[in-house]
Amino acid sequence: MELVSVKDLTKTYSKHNVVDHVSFDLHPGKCVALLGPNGAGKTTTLRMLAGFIQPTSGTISFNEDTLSKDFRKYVGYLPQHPSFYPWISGEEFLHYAGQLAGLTKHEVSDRSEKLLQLVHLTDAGKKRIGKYSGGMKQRLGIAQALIHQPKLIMLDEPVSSLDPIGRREVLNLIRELKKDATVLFSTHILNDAEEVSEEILLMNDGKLIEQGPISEIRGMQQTVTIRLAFEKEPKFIHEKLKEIDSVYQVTEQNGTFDVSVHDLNAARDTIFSRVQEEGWELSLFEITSGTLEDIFMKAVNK
Ligand SMILES: Nc1ncnc2c1ncn2[C@@H]1O[C@H](COP(=O)(O)OP(=O)(O)OP(=O)(O)O)[C@@H](O)[C@H]1O
Repeated sequence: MELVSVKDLTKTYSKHNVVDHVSFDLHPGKCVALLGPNGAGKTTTLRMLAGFIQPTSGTISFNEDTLSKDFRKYVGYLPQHPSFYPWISGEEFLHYAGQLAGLTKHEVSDRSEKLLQLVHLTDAGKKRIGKYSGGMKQRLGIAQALIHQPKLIMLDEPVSSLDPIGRREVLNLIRELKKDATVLFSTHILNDAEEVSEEILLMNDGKLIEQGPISEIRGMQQTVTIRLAFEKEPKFIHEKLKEIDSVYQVTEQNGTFDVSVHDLNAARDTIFSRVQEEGWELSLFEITSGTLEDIFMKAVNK
């Protein structure tokens, strides 16, 4: 049974639906990536789920407590740009967050200790936050979001501002989190989504345009990329490949072209007839199944 059910969620600013009749369910113990380009409506969706802003219309219901409208106790949230007091320690910050969440003194110190351990900050717990790296701050932010043991933890772009080491630390932590909670995190970095989540919600221009397990979406979309290289690169080849029916994206790196197509058979036939007609000399023709990026581009272009 689902943990959270979102139905027809809509947020309107200046007559524009920045979140537009979005419906989805979140299931316990899953990690779900909320994907979408800038301005798609990801943050606004998360903020409505966290109870920070009210939807214009639509409903959010937590299975445990369908009667209550205040579901903040079930939700932990890490904003995209968390702010910290640099002069207090990580441990003091967690104590403060625990008090705000209404925990008893005993609960506050017990939870803080466990969470510092979980986010690998036990040794740094007494250090001032001003001395923390970006990755350490982000992990502390995640600990703060977990202080009241929420069922759903939401992280808004948790790794986009981090260097590769910080990114790795936080992604590893996200993997740990899903043992105890449902994780919903927004990102526009497709590799990260692929690495830690089982399901995706793909938003564009306020609408949910794709949702479900990554493996199913891959199957449904049948996204395919044809990789091509030429003995001698024909003139205007990039443009010519783009003009082929059913091709929706062409990228090039070091003379190798990745041609993403909706319909493999049609695209392959056209490419081979152009090879004959125009004398293109192929040195590579390879078919690969679509990456999440192909799925993303295809869905957004549609
Ligand atoms: N308080 C607000 N008032 C007016 N418009 C807003 C407000 N908050 C968000 N928007 C608009 O809603 C749209 C969606 O914004 P949102 O921040 O949810 O997108 P996002 O997918 O999180 O993008 P990003 O990756 O850039 O953070 C944007 O066009 C934004 O300008």
